[in-house]
Formats: sequence, structure tokens, C-alpha cells
Amino acid sequence: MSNGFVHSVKVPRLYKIASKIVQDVQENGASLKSLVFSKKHPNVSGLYALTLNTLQKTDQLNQLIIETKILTNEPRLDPWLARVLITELIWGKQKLTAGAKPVDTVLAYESSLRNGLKNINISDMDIPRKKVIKPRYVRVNTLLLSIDDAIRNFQNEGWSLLSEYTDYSSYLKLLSNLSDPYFTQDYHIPELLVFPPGTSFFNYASYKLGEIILQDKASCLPSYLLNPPIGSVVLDMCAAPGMKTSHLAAILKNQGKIYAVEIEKRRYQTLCEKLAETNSYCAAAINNDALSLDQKLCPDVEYILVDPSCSGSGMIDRPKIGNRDGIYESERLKNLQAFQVFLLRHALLNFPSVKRVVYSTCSINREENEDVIDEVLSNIGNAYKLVSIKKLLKKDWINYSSEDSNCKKKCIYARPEVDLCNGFFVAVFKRNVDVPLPTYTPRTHNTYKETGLRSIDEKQEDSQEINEDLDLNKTSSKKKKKRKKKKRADNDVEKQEIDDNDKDIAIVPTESTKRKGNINSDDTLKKKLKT
Ligand SMILES: C[S@@+](CC[C@H](N)C(=O)[O-])C[C@H]1O[C@@H](n2cnc3c(N)ncnc32)[C@H](O)[C@@H]1O
Repeated sequence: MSNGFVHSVKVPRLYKIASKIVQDVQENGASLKSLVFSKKHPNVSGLYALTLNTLQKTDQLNQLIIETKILTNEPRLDPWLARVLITELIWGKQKLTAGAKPVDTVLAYESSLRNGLKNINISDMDIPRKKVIKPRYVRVNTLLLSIDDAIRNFQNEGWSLLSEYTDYSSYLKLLSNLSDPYFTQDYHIPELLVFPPGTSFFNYASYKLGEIILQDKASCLPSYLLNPPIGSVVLDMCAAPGMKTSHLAAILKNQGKIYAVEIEKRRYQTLCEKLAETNSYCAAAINNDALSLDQKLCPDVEYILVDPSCSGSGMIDRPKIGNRDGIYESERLKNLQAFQVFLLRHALLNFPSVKRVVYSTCSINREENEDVIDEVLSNIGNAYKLVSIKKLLKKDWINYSSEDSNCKKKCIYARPEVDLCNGFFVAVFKRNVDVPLPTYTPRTHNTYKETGLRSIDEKQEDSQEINEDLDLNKTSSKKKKKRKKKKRADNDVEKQEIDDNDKDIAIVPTESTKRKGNINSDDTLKKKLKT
């Protein structure tokens, strides 16, 4: 702590690191998972649980801080550390080891915190999500291992393959009863294997080697449906952490080119690591804003994946993080929708050689799905056709887009309680080459900022660099192995438990969030909470 405490006993490192992570997530919109792993703490799962719990309790913490006046009475108490300690004391282990000054300070408030808890309004907090137990999805990285070999390996490990289903309903029934030692192959995506919920893969050699990837079905369908032919040129507009990019590389058999664009520097680093780990060497990572991407950096694009930031409302395990920054859900959705429309329109109208575009979200909100497609349909005329995914899949599916939208039933939804995977939405556009593309003026970076989505753009502008030529081929295999080994060791056992959750919490920081860490004025916060 930098604010004046003289420590007789040090604050446990776990709490200190957790407070820095919570601050970074709240203020800068950083990815919780990436931060947790980057700290290389020996107790990754404990650190993840504590930081997640603290973030999920944002609303309650804000109210407790007001009720108890802990931060106004104790100006030297670091507000982020206070949040972590309070969370541990009230909702976590329910105890703290005394000795360090900040810990003692929080302990001194224990009874007022517990009393305060009775007074806070929790009516709209912690609304329990319907608990869906989803199976464990494992995508075979066909760049490194064939599906047959993967199945054989699992069988050698004692697993038994079940394939007694005839249609989607019987498959789902099988899935809902799946238990050790049985696994099955996904009904739609052959490279996706499905195991009982909670199956652990950390000690499997194939996991350590990047031959299998823990990836939910929701995250596999977009690349599967884009289905670029071998040798084609693909643009992945929102690529980090790289789950879909690596899947696309596998579909291309590494023959062709993928431009994988990511705006955030830190997430771009994760993307580069994922591409190396999965041997996706046909993909070049580009750290840039896809909306202002210079065409020269990605010539002759034929297939585009638009998988933009979204509310993540379909994610089963997604934490509910309260009104972190004073932006309420409807405004947040409006901002996201504006951004999603711009991005999709940019994809559809600004790449003259494009043949197919897939739009996907892990949201189950109409605003981010049918409404986005409807708006874009009104801009593109007959230059594209919205494809019926039912026909593309050639297999039955259950949930489609709404009949009362212009999507009709052409796009698909996955509903966790029905499809036993994360909720998601996918739309597929096919170019009609007989109709010229309507004129389109690409947006500038400034206009993008106006969506209010990212107030951290300024920082990114400084650090943006283009790395179109990430030549993974040139990395010696020895170096690659060494890097892989080191990374695996760092990430530890618990990594896999949260690895398949490829969508990050959509945090949209604003100036107000940045200030909120230091709530020394009860009035300011009260006002904010009332708004
Ligand atoms: C939903 S995630 C993508 C997940 C990714 N497709 C995967 O499967 O691993 C959205 C990503 O888009 C990035 N992003 C948001 N706006 C962007 C922009 N204008 N240009 C490029 N990337 C952007 C976000 O930082 C985030 O990493």
C-alpha cells in the first residue's frame, strides 16, 4: 500500500494482488482472467475466486461502504484493498487473520459491516441465474491431432464413446445424462467432443500440447459456419483471445491467410500466445481497431468473422457485475448495439472481394442480435443475402431468430437450458456478386469513440502497433516448446477450469468508474446509486 500505513505485519500477497486486479478490471476494463494468470500466483483458483467474488459484489460493497463510512473515516485505507478484504470477510472465508493494519481496520468494522448488510437493498442484486449444468466441451485441434486419434487417445485413457443418437433431441437427452466414463461427439461439429460436466483435462498430455482446446460449443459454431475453403483469405475482426481464430486456422488446415485483428494491446498479446500455442501459423495478429483498419494491411479478404464485444448475457458462468460505472444496462446495450452495427456494416460494405460474413455474439438479447441484423439489412440492399443457417447446418436445430424481425428464422440462437452450451446468436451473410456494394464511408477512430464504449481508447492509441507479420513459422520449434512448457507451468492446474470461458466480462469503463475506486464522498456515491 502506498498510502501511509506502517505495517507491523504485511498484508497477505493474495489480497494485495487481488486488489490490484480488481482495480485494473474496474478502471481499465482489463480482462480478469488474463490478469489473474499474468500474476503467476501459486493459488490461481483462490485468486480468481476472490477477485470474481469482489467484482460480483460491487453493488453491495458500494452500499456497505456508504453505510459504514469505512472509507471516509479511514482515508488511508486503500479502497480496492478494502473491497477485497470486506468480500473475504463477509462473503468469502468469513474471517481474516489479524496483524496487518488494513486488515485490522476492516476487522474493526466487522460488526457494522454485518449490520449494514441487513439494511442494503439486495432486491435487484444477485438475481440467481437459472442453473444450467453444461457438459465439458473439448475441441480437437486438428492442426495437431486428428479427430480419430483424439477419440482413440481418450478411449485408451478409459473413456467410452457414446454415439447412440439419431437426431438433435436424442443427442441432447444423451448429453443431459452424460457421466463418467462416457463421452460423445457433438451432433453438429465433428471436431468437438463432449464430456461430463466438470471433467478435468489439465493432466492430459494432449491438453498440455495444445492438441485439445477447452472451447464451448457456442464459441465453435461461428467459425464452423463461416467455413472458409482451404487457401482462402479470412479476416477475424475481433480476434482475442483467439479461440475462433485458431478454429479457423484448423478449418483452413493452415493453408490460406487469416488476419486476426484485436484492438486491445493486452488482449492482442493473449491472442499472439494462443495462435502460437495452437500452431495456427496461417494467422497474422494485428493490433488495431478493425473499424479503421487500412485495407492494405489485409488485402483480398474473402471471408469475415465479426464477433464483437457484447453483453455476454448468454454466458452461463459469466459473473454479474453490478453498475460498475454508472452506465445502466439499457444504455450499455444501446452503446454495444451501435458499435456492433458499425462493425458489421463495415465488414459487409468495405471489403470488395468478400464472399461470406458471419456475425456472432454470446448474447441472448434481441438488441444485440436481430436488431443489429435488421438495421444492417436496411443498408445493404440486395448486395447480400441472409442465409438460412438451418440449411447450412444440414441438421436439425431448435432455436431460431424471431419471426417478427427481418431475420425471420434464418439466424440461430443457442439457449443454455435447451442446447446445454452457452447462449449465443449467429447470422450468416452471403455476397450477391451481381449487385454492386452500396457506397460506404469508413468510420474514423473518433467516431468510434462516440459510441461511448471505450474511454480507454486514448491509452490504446499510444500503444497501438501493427504486427501484421507475426511470423510464427520462423519461431524455432525448440523455442516454441520451451515457451509452451513455461506457460503451462505458470498457468497451473486451475487454468482449465476457466479456460473454455472464452468471452471476457464486458466491462465498459468510464471516467466515473475510474474515480469510483476512491469513494471518499458518500454523497457522490449515493447520488450515483440513486440515478
Ligand atoms: C467477444 S471478444 C472476441 C472473442 C474471440 N473472437 C474469440 O473467439 O476468442 C471481442 C474482442 O473484440 C475486441 N474489439 C472490440 N472492439 C474492437 C475493434 N474496434 N477492433 C478490433 N477489436 C475489437 C475486444 O477487445 C475483444 O477482445
